[in-house]
Amino acid sequence: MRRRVLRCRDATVLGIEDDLMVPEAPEGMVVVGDGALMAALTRSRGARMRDIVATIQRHQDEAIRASSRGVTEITGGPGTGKTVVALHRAAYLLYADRRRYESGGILVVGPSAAYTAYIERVLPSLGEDSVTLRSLGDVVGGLTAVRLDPAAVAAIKGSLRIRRVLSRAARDLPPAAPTALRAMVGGIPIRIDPPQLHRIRAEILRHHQHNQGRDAARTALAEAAWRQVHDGEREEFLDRFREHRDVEAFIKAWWPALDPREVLLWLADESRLASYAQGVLDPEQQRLLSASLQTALTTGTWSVADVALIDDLSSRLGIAPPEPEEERGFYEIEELDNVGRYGVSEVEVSGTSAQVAPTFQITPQDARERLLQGTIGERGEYAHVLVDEAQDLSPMQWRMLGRRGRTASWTVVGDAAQSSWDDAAEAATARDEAFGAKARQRFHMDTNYRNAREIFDTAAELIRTVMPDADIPNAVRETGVYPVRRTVPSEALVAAVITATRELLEEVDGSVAVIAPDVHRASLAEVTGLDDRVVLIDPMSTKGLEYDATVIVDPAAITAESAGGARVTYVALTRAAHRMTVLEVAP
Ligand SMILES: Nc1ncnc2c1ncn2[C@@H]1O[C@H](COP(=O)(O)OP(=O)(O)OP(=O)(O)O)[C@@H](O)[C@H]1O
Repeated sequence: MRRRVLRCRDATVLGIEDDLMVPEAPEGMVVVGDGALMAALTRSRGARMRDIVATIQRHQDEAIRASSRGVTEITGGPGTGKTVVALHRAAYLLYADRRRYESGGILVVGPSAAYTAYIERVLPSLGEDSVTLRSLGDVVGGLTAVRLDPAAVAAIKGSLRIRRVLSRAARDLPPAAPTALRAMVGGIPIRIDPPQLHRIRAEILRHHQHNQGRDAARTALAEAAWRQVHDGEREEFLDRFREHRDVEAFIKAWWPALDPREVLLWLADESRLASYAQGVLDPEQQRLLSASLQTALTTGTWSVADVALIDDLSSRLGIAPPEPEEERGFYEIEELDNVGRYGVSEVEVSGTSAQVAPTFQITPQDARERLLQGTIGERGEYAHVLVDEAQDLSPMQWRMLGRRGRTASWTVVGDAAQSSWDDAAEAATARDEAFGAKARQRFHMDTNYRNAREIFDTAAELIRTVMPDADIPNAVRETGVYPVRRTVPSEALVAAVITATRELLEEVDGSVAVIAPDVHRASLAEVTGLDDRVVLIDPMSTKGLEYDATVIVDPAAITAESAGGARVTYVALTRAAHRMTVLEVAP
C-alpha cells in the first residue's frame, strides 16, 4: 500500500520518501513527503531518459499495472510521464506474464530514431531487454528510414487514399515486361497477344498475391496455348509448353518476383504514376509524390512515410517463394528477331557494394542498390504493441502497426494537442481498425513533471489560442525563472542564437537544444561547435525528448512549415525542463 524509498550514502540515510499505492492512507499510516519526487524533477536531464522507479506516483502506478487485456490508452499533456509510464508498463507486463509476452514479444514504437536512442536505456535499467524497440522508420524488418518528407508529401503518403494508387501499381506489369508471348512449341507457333495476357493476369490476381501467382500464371498460359493448338495429346503439350525454355524466360520477365520497394519506385515515373493516380490525386499531388520518389532515387534513402507504403505493397504482393539458386540474378529481355521470340541473357547481380559513398555524391546505381539492399523480412506479429506519440501516426502507419498486432493487446500513448498529423478523424478511424473490437481502458495523466511552471505557461498560452480544448496539465515545479523572449532582425538571428546558447550553457549543467525550423537550420550549424552539450534539431524530431534548456528559433516559421502548425511549436516549447529562450524574427 505504501512504497518507502530510502536514499542512502554508505551507512547514512539521507532521506525517506513514501509513495502511496492506494487512494487514501489507512488510518494511522504515516506517509513521508514528496521531496524525492521534487529532487528527481529538479535534477539535470541527461542524454538518456531514466527510469522513475524510486518516485512513481500512485496514478502512474495504476496505469502501469492495469490489466494487460485489450487496449490501454494513456493520454495527458506534455511532460506528464506518459512515456516513462508506458515503458514501466512494458516491464510490468513481462514481469506479470513473462511466458506470454516473452514468447509473443512486445513491440515498442516511437516516432523517431532520436526518440528510440533517448529511451533505449530505460527498459534494460528495469531488467528487460527482450522488448523490440523501433522507430516508425524501421518497423519493417530490413528497412531503416530517418528522412522526413515535407508536410505536403507526408500528407499524401499518409492518407488511406494512397492505397488505391498502390493497389493499381501492385497489379501492373513491371516496366520491362514483355507484352506478348511468341514461342515455337513442338514446331507449332504459339502467340498470346496483349489483351489475352491482360485477362489472364487479372484473373490470377483475383485469386493470388502477385508473388504467389507465378505457377498459376504458367498453368493459365499453358491452357491458353492449348486452346490455340488443340491437336495431339493435351497433357503432353502442357508439359512441353511449361518446360519450354522460351516460355520459362517469358514467364520470368512477365511475372517476375516483385520487391515492394521496386514497385514503390515505379511511382517516380510521372506517366506511370499518372495512370495509377487518376481520380485519386490531382496533378500537383502527383508531381509532389513522384518528385519525392525521385529524391529517394538520388539520395539512396527512404523517407519515414515510405516505410508504411512499402509494408502495404508487401502485403499486397506477398512474399516471393525463394528462387532456386541458379535463378538468382535478373533477366534482360530483348526481341531477338522480327518473328518476336524472346531471348534471355542473364546478368550477374553484383554483390552488396551498397555501403558506399556519402549521399551527396552517390551515383544513381549506388542509390538504387542502397534502396534495395538486403531483403524485407517476414512480418512478425507481437503479443503486445506499445505506441508512443500515437497522435502522430498517419492512417497508413496505423495499418502498418495493425498488421503486427492483430491478436495483440495494446498500450497507446498520446496527446492530441501535440499532433503533427492534420486529419485527426481519418487517423482515428485507421487506429480503431487496428484495434478491432478489443476492449479499451483509459488513463489520464494531468501533472506535468518536466517543465518548470514558468516555461509551461508560455507553451500553454500558445496552444490555448489554437486549440481551446487542449489537455493542459498542471506543472508542479516552480523555479521563479521565466523564459527569455527576444525579437531580432533576421540578419542578426545567427548571432542571437549563439548568444542565447552560450547563456544557457552557463546556466544549466546538462543538454541545451537549439530547436530550429528547416529554413534556418543550415545557417545555424556552427552552434553545435560551442559545446558538446549542444544539439541542433528540427522541431518534429524533438517529439518525446527533453533537455535542460532550449532555444526556440523563429516559432512563427516552425508553425508555418509544419503540417501540425502551432501544435508542433507547442511540442518545441514543452521540451525544456529548466530554462528556455524564445527568439522571434522581426517581421
Ligand atoms: N514519477 C516520476 N518521478 C520522477 N520523474 C518523473 C516521474 N514521472 C515523470 N517524470 C519525468 O518527467 C519527464 C517527462 O516524462 P515523459 O517524457 O514520460 O512525459 P510525456 O508525457 O511522455 O511527455 P511528452 O508528451 O511531452 O513527450 C521525464 O523526465 C520523466 O522522467
